[in-house]
Amino acid sequence: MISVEDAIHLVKKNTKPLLKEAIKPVEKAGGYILFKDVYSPINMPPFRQSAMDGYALNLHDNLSYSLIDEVKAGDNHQPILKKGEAVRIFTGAPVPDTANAIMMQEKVNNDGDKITIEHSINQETNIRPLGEQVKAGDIALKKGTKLTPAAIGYLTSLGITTVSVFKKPLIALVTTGNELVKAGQPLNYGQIYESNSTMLQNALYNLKFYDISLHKVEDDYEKTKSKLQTVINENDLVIVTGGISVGDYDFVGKSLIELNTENIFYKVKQKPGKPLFFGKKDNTLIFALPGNPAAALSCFYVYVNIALQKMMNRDVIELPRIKAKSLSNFEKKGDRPQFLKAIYNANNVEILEGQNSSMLQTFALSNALVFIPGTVSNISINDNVEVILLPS
Ligand SMILES: Nc1nc2c(c(=O)[nH]1)N[C@H]1C(S)=C(S)[C@@H](COP(=O)(O)OP(=O)(O)OC[C@H]3O[C@@H](n4cnc5c(N)ncnc54)[C@H](O)[C@@H]3O)O[C@H]1N2
Ligand code: MOO
Repeated sequence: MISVEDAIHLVKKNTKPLLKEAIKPVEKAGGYILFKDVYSPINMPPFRQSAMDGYALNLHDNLSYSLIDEVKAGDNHQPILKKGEAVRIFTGAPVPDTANAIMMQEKVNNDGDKITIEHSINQETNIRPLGEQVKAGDIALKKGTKLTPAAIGYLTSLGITTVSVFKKPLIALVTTGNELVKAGQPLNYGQIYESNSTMLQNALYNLKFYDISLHKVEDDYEKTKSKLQTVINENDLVIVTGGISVGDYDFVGKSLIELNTENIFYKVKQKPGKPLFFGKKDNTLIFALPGNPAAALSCFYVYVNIALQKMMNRDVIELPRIKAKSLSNFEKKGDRPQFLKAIYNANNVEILEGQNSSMLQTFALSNALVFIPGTVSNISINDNVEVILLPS
């Protein structure tokens, strides 16, 4: 059995960034990182564009102009303005080549076919130059840029529909257990509703991992082995829950040995989540999490999250850890370090009742885990404790 610190170190050491390319539709590329520089196919704006509702002018040394035409957004005609002539124009409309400034309408008196501007203006006032944001053929966004909503909008504004991004891992979630029934179906004696898959799927969605397949396997050695072989071949990351302890019907460990998976660690000195397995086969990482739902989620946040962030080549790979004042007393039994479900608020943290690893009710109320080292046995109110903040 290894320590929490050694287990975290081994996850970091054995996870390599997934430096693979994926082509994504722009609208589905939010949160991804650009794999290559993106070049702009067009000038943006693609024409000299009016920034105001007002009048496009061919400037002369006088404040009055004759009004000859109108151009609104989407029009594609080119009125020809002589010096001293103006056209009515609106925001977003193409500015005629022969106009050299726009006066906003609030500063113009209109007498029908004559207008008078309140003061003189400089050339190119209120005109967005052709290619002001980016010129055709120039780099629009550099490799390594994270695609925020603004970046997605910007690429779309250039007419780009697909982008090359760093691939996110293909993830398989495998739940094991004869007792598991899908929510919505009747529950017979001895059965429980399967909840680890929806819970972990949502934890992954929350971290913006979407390429997830769900698999269910009974407590059967051959079926477990065959399912694990398939998902290991087809995915970058496999997360199994249940069947990893020492019972006669726990077949995950035996199957992983039989499949020649490299065992990086099995069993961590911690509560919950003692029977945690981490291994590797070729380029696929495998976590076998304990079946108890709260243990599975705790291990997901403390260990699987690190592997996910490292696969994405991110700088920050662990959840934030801070110190806070305990609002609770807590007596820890045994010498295993413990991760406790808790509510953190403004430098204070409340350790909740009901820490059993089968209980999701407490986890559902938590926004943090308090980490109690093995050497500490009692927490008193006002003690300073270490808090891991969970993703919101
Ligand atoms: N003799 C020992 N028994 C156990 C030990 C031990 O050291 N010696 N460790 C205990 C600890 S700690 C844990 S945690 C569990 C882990 O066991 P498994 O990983 O083999 O998990 P299962 O036995 O399959 O399930 C445990 C528990 O969780 C429920 N479960 C499983 N999968 C799901 C799911 N997808 N959705 C909802 N609930 C699920 C399952 O019904 C069990 O109640 O082992 C202890 N035993
Ligand atoms: O790890 Mo088990 O999760 O302690 O119940």
